[in-house]
Amino acid sequence: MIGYFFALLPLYILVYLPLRHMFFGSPEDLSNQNVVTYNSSLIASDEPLSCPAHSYNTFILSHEPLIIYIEGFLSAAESKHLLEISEDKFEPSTVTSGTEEDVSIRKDIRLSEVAMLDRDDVVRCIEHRARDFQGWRPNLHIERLRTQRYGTGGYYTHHYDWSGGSGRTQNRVSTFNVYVLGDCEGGGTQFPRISMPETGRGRWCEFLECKDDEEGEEGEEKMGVTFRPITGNAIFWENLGPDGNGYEETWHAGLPVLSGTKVGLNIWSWGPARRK
Ligand SMILES: O=C(O)CCC(=O)C(=O)O
Ligand SMILES: [Fe+2]
Repeated sequence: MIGYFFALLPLYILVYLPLRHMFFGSPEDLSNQNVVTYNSSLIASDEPLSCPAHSYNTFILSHEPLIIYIEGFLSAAESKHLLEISEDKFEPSTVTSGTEEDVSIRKDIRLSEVAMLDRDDVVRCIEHRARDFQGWRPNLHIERLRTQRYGTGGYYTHHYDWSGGSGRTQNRVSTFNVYVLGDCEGGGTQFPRISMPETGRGRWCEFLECKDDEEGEEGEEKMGVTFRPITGNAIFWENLGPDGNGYEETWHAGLPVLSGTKVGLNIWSWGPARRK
């Protein structure tokens, strides 16, 4: 009996232990199952991956709520790939009042098309990047990635990405609004309740709409920022404060595209509504 044990021990160590996750899922997978049941479009994206090195620059726009501008979040090849895999999947965008049953097309609120992306290696590496960016925050799950295309006249009126309602245990804790294609006039992403940074120095006027004719008094706070849709760049923001309440300052809109095409990529991370 003891002889069998020692004979099988190397098999256990060399074969079973390294491969056990293939059969039973990793501990992380198991802990995710609750979340997957809760909403079937939630996915974990922390499987081991070999992803190309990324090279983006980050600029903090606001600390509370945290808003970070990311230059070069996607490479040119990634943007091109996302456009290609989206092309035959676009469907009219819908809005929801919170429940999965109550989904409708409302062109007065949102005029665009959405494509749910298949999780190929490029997509999985983008999910992975989004998790890394957030410091491997525990219990964070990336919602299935989707692109959103606006033609001339397309828009998305002001809204929050988080859902209200008391007693929510899970919510969209953060958003990456990534510009996959910014081949358009107009179509900026506007946050009317965020104050404009000082633009006298630095690079903000490359990324934000800066109106020269609206120079305020020195030190006067100007409310509202509009991000220009620049291919490959992204805005990251946190939707919830530490107490789990949604930030009212994250109220935002995709302004009308005056001409051309804009394609965005939504990366929403779900997590516990309250941070411990
Ligand atoms: O297209 C934009 O600029 C904003 C998109 C957006 O807010 C959303 O899809 O939730
Ligand atoms: Fe949004």
